[in-house]
Amino acid sequence: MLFKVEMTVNIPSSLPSAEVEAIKAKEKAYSQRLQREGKWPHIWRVVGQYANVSIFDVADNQELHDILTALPLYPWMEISVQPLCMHPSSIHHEQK
Ligand SMILES: O=C(O)CC1=CCC(=O)O1
Repeated sequence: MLFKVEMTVNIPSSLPSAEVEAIKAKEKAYSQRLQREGKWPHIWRVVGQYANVSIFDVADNQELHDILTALPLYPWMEISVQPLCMHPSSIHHEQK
């Protein structure tokens, strides 16, 4: 199942910078592992915002929920999720 996920990060200025850097490093490693596994095929920065738009390719709602709630930055994120399905004009799913 494909999902579009938008994540906006709001880290409070009260969090010590060393802690923030450690969390960001964990976030990067976690994200890159899921990208290599094919579960997180796209991640794009939203220009001018501390936000991303991502595509997830997972088995079901529960798997996406588990992935998102395990994000190291999850406590400081606003997340919106939209399920996707095939567009009838897509050339990537054409029947021959
Ligand atoms: O920087 C972000 O958009 C938050 C984030 C999600 C995965 C990652 O590596 O950073």
